[in-house]
Amino acid sequence: MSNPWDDWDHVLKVDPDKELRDGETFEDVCRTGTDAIEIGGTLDVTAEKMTRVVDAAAEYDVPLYQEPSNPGVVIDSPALDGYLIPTVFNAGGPFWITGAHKEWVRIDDLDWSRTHTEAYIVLNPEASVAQLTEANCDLAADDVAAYAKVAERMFGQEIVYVEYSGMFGDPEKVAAAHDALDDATLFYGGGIHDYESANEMAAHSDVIVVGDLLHDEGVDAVRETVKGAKDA
Ligand SMILES: CC(C)=CCC/C(C)=C/CC/C(C)=C/CC/C(C)=C/COP(=O)(O)OP(=O)(O)O
Ligand SMILES: O=P(O)(O)OC[C@@H](O)CO
Ligand SMILES: [Mg+2]
Repeated sequence: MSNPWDDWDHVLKVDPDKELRDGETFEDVCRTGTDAIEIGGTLDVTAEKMTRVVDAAAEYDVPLYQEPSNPGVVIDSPALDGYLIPTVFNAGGPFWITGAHKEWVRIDDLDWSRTHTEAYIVLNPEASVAQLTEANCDLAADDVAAYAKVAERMFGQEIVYVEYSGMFGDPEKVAAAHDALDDATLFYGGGIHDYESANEMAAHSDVIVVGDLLHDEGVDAVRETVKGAKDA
């Protein structure tokens, strides 16, 4: 079965808790050339902030996915192409692997046809996501490769996400995850800030995810990372 992300090279992650650069609009964001927009962040996200971003991006062509950090921020909007639900394979306990998911399924009526999971391997211990989930980030390349294989082969994950949020990762570990996968799509995110860094990580993964750059530097910088991803 084919999935939309099979054709993606670049995803732009918009954090609803962060501002765009002065003078930039969601129209500009949607016209960066990115293949899809993921809306989410670890800290201080609310359903209201999510709704604001989804509504602002709704009228443009780019696919929109919500990436909720907990069940309370999930919103129901026809503008969303779907939900990308993290599960953190190297979390310190079960809550961020299956516990939050169990609560969500218990309290909500899910639209399963638009709900997909992302098997996160979190590797920057300074990132909010690592601290929140108490992730064990002390992993060698062969550990990362093994988690990727477990995700794909034992848990049927279609997306494996090597997450270095806030720092540029170790290309050797990203490549190890990539080599370990046969069919699953490898997302890489963290510290991509220009053409070169995008081009380098795009060579070791299937899809690169760019986050803070949008909020810190703006849409022109993001456009360079799209070029870097497409050229790889
Ligand atoms: C079951 C449901 C609906 C949700 C649970 C989903 C899980 C397991 C979330 C845990 C991991 C998490 C918080 C993912 C959010 C996406 C993410 C990693 C965003 C990037 O966050 P950072 O860049 O670290 O955070 P800030 O920018 O907010 O500091
Ligand atoms: O913000 P950056 O460091 O670009 O990271 C992107 C994304 O992987 C965060 O979840
Ligand atoms: Mg962030």
